[in-house]
Amino acid sequence: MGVLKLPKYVEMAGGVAPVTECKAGEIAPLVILANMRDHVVRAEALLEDITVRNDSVWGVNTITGSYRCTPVTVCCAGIGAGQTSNVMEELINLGGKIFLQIGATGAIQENIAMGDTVIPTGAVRDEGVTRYYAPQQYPAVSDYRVVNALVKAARAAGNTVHAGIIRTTDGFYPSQRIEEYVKTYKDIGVLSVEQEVAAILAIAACRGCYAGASLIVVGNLVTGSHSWNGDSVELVENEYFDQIGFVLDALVELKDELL
Ligand SMILES: O=P(O)(O)O[C@H]1O[C@H](CO)[C@@H](O)[C@H]1O
Ligand SMILES: O=c1cc[nH]c(=O)[nH]1
Repeated sequence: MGVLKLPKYVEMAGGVAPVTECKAGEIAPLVILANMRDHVVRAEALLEDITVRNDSVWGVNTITGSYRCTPVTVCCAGIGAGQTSNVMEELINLGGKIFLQIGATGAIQENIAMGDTVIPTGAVRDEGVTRYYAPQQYPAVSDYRVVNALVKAARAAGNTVHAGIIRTTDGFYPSQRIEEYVKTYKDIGVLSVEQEVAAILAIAACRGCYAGASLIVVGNLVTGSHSWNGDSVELVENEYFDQIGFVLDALVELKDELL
């Protein structure tokens, strides 16, 4: 059987990456990843000198500007580990080095309240894409300096913080909402579930980059409370967005420490 000679990265005319539609010179080493387009729009208000604004046909939105005189990229990949892998690959190829995710999560411990912040130290790789990066025994962990910076910044902003292991799944519905899985992971101390972090942590580590995440608790799968049921909607909406401020602060601190 012959070996196929495939390029590592696909490039369109003008050196444009197909999923993000970004090209060389447009991506800062410091990157915030989000899953809601509104977060990119709202992040614009916190940045100065926006030089890049790309809305790709695949629904990925990217801006690059500066925060505290430091270039920063904010990118919305949409939901899921698979598309997050596509986006991270392109951003790493274009110079991204530290990736901090701002997102939401569903708690599976009773003591974690709506509006609290979860900072993952690691994530159960219960998604499909990272098997192509590393054997299943490979852990998805955050760099300890990234965890420290995020915990410090989140606490300084007045948040109740839980740092620990979370679980990443491909799907939102059956994969997270089967009682026996919730119980299994709850009993071994997993804090919460979401859909991207294991991929972000493992891909960054495999590619010589750094990553971490700050997740706002929007529901609790054990107690049954959820912002979508009308519980704590305002609290969750505000804190969901407010994360951007302290995550930007952590990102700029990490630049001096890691790059
Ligand atoms: O708010 P975000 O970051 O999207 O986080 C969570 O909420 C979305 C729906 O499950 C998934 O993307 C999950 O990871
Ligand atoms: O329950 C939840 C809440 C947010 N995000 C998830 O993936 N699950």
